[in-house]
Amino acid sequence: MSLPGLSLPGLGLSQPSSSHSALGPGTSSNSQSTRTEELGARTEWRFEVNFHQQYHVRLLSGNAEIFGVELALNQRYSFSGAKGVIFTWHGCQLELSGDAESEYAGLETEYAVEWLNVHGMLESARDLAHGTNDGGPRVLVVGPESVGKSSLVRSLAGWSVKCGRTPAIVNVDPREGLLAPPGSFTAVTVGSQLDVENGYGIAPISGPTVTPIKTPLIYHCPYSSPTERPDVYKALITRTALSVLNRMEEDKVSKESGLMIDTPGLLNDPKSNYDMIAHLVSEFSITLILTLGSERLYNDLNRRFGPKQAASAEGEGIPVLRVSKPGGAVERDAGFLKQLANQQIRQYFFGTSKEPLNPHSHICGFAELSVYRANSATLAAAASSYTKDEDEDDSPYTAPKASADDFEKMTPTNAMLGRLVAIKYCDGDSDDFTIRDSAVMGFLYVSEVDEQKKRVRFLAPHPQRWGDKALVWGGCPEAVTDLVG
Ligand SMILES: Nc1ncnc2c1ncn2[C@@H]1O[C@H](COP(=O)(O)OP(=O)(O)OP(=O)(O)O)[C@@H](O)[C@H]1O
Repeated sequence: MSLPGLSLPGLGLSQPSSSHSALGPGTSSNSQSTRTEELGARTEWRFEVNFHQQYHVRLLSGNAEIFGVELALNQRYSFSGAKGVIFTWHGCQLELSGDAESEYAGLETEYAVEWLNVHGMLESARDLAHGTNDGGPRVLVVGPESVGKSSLVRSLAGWSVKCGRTPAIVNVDPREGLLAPPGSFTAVTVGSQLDVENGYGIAPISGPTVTPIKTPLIYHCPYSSPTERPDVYKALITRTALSVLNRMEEDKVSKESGLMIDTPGLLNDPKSNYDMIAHLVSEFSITLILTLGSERLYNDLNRRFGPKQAASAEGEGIPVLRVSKPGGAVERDAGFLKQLANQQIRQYFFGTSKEPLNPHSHICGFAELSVYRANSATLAAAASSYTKDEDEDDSPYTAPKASADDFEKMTPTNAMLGRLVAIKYCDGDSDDFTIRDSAVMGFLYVSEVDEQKKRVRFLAPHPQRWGDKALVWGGCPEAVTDLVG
């Protein structure tokens, strides 16, 4: 079974606006007019742009960056559906136009210096790893929701690429895709600068792009929360870790650059004794834990994994650091996250205005398809499929066998309308275990189901068919009703 290779990406984000220093937080810009903004050293321009607005930024002088990615002089960047920040270390002048819900200059930016220090520390660890077989830092970033975890990972990735590194970035938050639609775990090696406007950009899995090639390794996680099916979530972490670490063994430069894992806020769960975090630590052989936004989380993890534990049965212990949350990090409500998911799905098939893609329509008879529905479960049911004693907490984890009802083979129905379906790298008659652990070849969108004529119309990124592969769908992402007219 071949897997898509890990490769290199890009990154990006948002934008702000206007004339003289601070408009107050919450101030919205409404103008089509162009305005300029002078920012002093170590100042940031924060902005929130909804999905119906367009906001444009041009760097007129000085230098500025968005999450570790430098803006080019005189290049116009456009943003829609973004909450973001432009940071300048030495001061800059920005030209802003378009609309934003809010925009203002933020002066409390000590966090950025701290983040840069973390980057320096990771660089030292990479230098130390040079010429040894130890590999570079393997960093786990954890914290509650909306505290800046993804922003930290992006910034560290952006800065390390500038230093010529090629770290692997792993996303285990299925609500937010990274180079893939939501409902995915992704791993990608970042070897070229990230994309300012489109985050990590569009994966070639969805079509050709003009930005540098990024070939992510994708696993399908059709559950929006790790608590929905913790057994499956853990098995997917195990599978992803195996693939990523094996792949890094084949590439010395990448191994030396290390990896960074972005996690969902729901892993911050003292009630489970941070069970899922412990699983990630053990599967990825984590060497550094960065916590944001919760003192308790820092203390709990430091007590459990920190170096003082070295004297006990925990080996040498793992440094746990508390990193500042950026003052500007904002909560994204359910409505915003839903629109973000829709935007990611739309981009997967149609690209962006700068990199448009042409999806293809496929009509398939029911008999040609092997469709599986990933079954959900209540917490209680999931817990009964995976239990362990407290003493077992740090024992090596063995992926639980997929249960017979993890994936239910089904005849296509109208319930699939508007859903994404993952094409797995496994045959249509594979067992549950193989279906669960197989990587994703690509995604299809179900645009029509004709139960009478027994056929389904799919939207696909590529013209060629997928043969007799297992097609899997589940609760995440939610149906998108307006992708095609
Ligand atoms: N300094 C900042 N100024 C303004 N906005 C920011 C800043 N830092 C981060 N943000 C924005 O705040 C939002 C939340 O940040 P981010 O996604 O990094 O948090 P997270 O902890 O990864 O969230 P989640 O738990 O939902 O995955 C994002 O939209 C991000 O662009």
